[in-house]
Amino acid sequence: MAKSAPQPRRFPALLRQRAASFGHAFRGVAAALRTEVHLQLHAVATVAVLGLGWYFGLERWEWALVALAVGLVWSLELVNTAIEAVVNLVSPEYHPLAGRAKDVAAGAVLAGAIAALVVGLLLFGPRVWALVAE
Ligand SMILES: Nc1ncnc2c1ncn2[C@@H]1O[C@H](COP(=O)(O)OP(=O)(O)OP(=O)(O)O)[C@@H](O)[C@H]1O
Repeated sequence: MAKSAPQPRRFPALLRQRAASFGHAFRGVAAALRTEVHLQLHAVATVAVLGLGWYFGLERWEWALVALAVGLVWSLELVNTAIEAVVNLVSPEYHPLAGRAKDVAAGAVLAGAIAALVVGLLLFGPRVWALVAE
């Protein structure tokens, strides 16, 4: 008997699947936020930067830079957390490669954080300086 051709999935099913994927992603962020002190510090820094941006009335392009900088640091910290979890899973004992993987992942976060710091200094430095010098 001839097999019937696979049916295209219906729109509601696709939508449900996408919603589930978003759910997994949010669950990942929430789990990382609960366990990672660095991410909690990023959350505090993010709120502070948003407050400063509102206080100084940043221009649209400046908000775009802030969004990119904040997104970069959060993304790298989340990837670092994922790499740490996988390394702990596959190499709970000491191994030079496990150590290197963690060090390099931490280095990626450091590089992103330095870039974000430069953006923050360029955007807020002169404004804060003007306030202090008044
Ligand atoms: N299995 C391992 N084998 C070899 N070295 C390791 C191993 N696990 C950790 N290390 C070394 O210890 C360092 C700290 O690892 P750890 O897992 O404590 O992460 P962390 O830097 O404390 O991260 P966080 O504070 O974000 O959880 C690593 O960067 C690495 O140099």
